[in-house]
Amino acid sequence: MTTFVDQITLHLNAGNGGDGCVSVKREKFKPLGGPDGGPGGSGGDIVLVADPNTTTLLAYHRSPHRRSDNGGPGMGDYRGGTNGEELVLPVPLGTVVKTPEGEVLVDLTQAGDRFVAAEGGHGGLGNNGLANSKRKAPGFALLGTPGVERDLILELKTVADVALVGYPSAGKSSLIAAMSAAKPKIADYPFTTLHPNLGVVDSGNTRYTIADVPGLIEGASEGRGLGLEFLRHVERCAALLHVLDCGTLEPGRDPISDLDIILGELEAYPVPEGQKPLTERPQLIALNKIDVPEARELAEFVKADLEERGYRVFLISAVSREGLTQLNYALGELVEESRAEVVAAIEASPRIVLRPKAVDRSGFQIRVEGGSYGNLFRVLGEKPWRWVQQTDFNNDEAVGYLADRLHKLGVEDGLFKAGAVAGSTVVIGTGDGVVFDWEPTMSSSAEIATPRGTDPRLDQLTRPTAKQRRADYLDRMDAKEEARQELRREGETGFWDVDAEIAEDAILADGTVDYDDEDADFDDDHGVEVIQLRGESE
Ligand SMILES: Nc1nc2c(ncn2[C@@H]2O[C@H](COP(=O)(O)OP(=O)(O)OP(=O)(O)O)[C@@H](O)[C@H]2O)c(=O)[nH]1
Ligand SMILES: [Mg+2]
Repeated sequence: MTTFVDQITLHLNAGNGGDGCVSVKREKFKPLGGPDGGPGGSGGDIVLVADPNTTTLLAYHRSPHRRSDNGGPGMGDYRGGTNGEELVLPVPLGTVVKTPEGEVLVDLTQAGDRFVAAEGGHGGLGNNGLANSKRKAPGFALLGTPGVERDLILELKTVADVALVGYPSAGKSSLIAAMSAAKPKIADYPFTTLHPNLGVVDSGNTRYTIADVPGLIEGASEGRGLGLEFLRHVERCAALLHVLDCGTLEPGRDPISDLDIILGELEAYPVPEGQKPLTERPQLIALNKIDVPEARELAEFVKADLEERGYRVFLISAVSREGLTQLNYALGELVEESRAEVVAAIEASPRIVLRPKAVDRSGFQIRVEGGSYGNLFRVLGEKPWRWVQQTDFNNDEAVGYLADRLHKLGVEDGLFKAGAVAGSTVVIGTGDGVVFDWEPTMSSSAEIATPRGTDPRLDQLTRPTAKQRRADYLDRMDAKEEARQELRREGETGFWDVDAEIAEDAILADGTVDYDDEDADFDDDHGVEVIQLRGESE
């Protein structure tokens, strides 16, 4: 018997985004040709795809750690990094994907259904992508964000055509062994079967699968015995075969009351939305163990009663194989009918596209957490967290850019409102996150005056227009003229050598004189500093 793995934990690690590149274009005669660092590539996603050719989760049981490619780093000359390749993991139809906490994320039931199980990281922008009219040459780039790292539970509910249901030791495992090549454990104590066994049966042109699942007892739908485990497997079967034990010597048990108890449990089991309640699925009854004379008598006795209730009833023996051919034939017919029904239903219903649950990517939250060192302000949100991950904290420009982004989103305002003051501890992200001592650098409402991320080298290249230069020149000349006249007036009072002209360089733009100017000559003749003549045309 092949191992039947029906629940595994996957450890996924999607590829990281590549870092953006910082680069300045260099050409002959154009040493500072502008920022040309390209963006990093995105990390590969990890995608689960429902594949009819995959029948078990065994491959993931053996190697549960899966990782997709990282994105490549950006490069100079505007070249982007390579994107990491998507990793496709084929899973059997009927695979249910859950979080470790048990939340069902998706149910992959139709061939080709895709589910992005772990998203690759974003590539960071290069300095070319970060440049704008105000920030001409960013000296930084964004880092790639890490790919999603998560554990997922994959559960394969037995997808068999027929489920064998019945009390422990009714002979379910014996029956699947007699009808198929499956070799389940058989013993005369209850709960011999702990895991479902699948068997493949041929009936004429029809091939179908039967699942032998653990025995069911009263209270199974509340989890008694292996109840819920059992019913979870039955959930995916199209038809049910009740195996009733006619040879039991246990007091208080007979085929009719066994059936009623089992029907009660099936009734009480909550099937997921969109699925038929278990008791509404096609059902047949097999009265087992008729090789024992007392059992045959009992079986013949209850047969009419059961038929009166609308069931097709078969007297069988898993040991002597009596009645198995007719049972097999009837099951084959039933399976054909239900398959036709399913095909019709699929054709009638529009194809459902499965997407991961949308995350709110827009805003942020501030949570105030008390602690032994005073309040801690935690900033939660997809954007702030991604931005922090994109920041190279060794680069002041990059840190400044982060501060601007947070400010624009309103995080600073939020922190003010939450009661944060200079020096408060601010954590961005969950858990350890990234910790800051908060410095509210910008007033809470003022627009950011000068964008950060400017390269002083490129600033020199931003020349004033001719008109501006002319206006500046005239301003300067006016100021100089005024200063000259002032000195002349003072010279007339005897302090100054009237002919002395003030060294050009010593007159400051605002018209005052800079006595510390090294180029200017000072004369001590009158006991005061006198500025010696220096021709303007010199
Ligand atoms: N005489 C006789 N004994 C049978 C027949 N079918 C099964 N048995 C016996 O009944 C006992 C239980 O059989 P299993 O096939 O293990 O029963 P089960 O329903 O799978 O039981 P669980 O797995 O515990 O739920 C075994 O000792 C079998 O040999 C039958 O047709 N005739
Ligand atoms: Mg069994």
